[in-house]
Amino acid sequence: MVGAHFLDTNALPILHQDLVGGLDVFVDNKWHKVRPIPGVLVINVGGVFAALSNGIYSSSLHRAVVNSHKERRSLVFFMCPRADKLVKPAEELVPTSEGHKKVSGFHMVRFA
Ligand SMILES: O=C(O)CCC(=O)C(=O)O
Ligand SMILES: [Fe+2]
Repeated sequence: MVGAHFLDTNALPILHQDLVGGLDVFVDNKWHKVRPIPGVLVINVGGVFAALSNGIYSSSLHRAVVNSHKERRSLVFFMCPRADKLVKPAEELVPTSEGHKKVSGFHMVRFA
């Protein structure tokens, strides 16, 4: 059974999944299994990091798939800027020509 699809909004979510697995990531128009490796954490790119990098990195679509045989557990650590903080790309990553500016600043409250 396929659970929710996620495009994380925060910066760099840190995820630990158990050895049952079930985390998939959508790359090149296909779902790929993220194979669980003992002691290894998965770091996703969230919307805040994508914005800070001015779109050099983009948030990856991922999902959790569960099965009817074995319970699956995952633990995710999210870290978000305060709602009143302006999230915007580092100046040195913003092209000087306005026409090429990809990401404008936003407040986290936009995601609430
Ligand atoms: O359950 C999982 O492994 C994925 C959870 C996740 O990525 C999320 O909650 O944003
Ligand atoms: Fe996620």
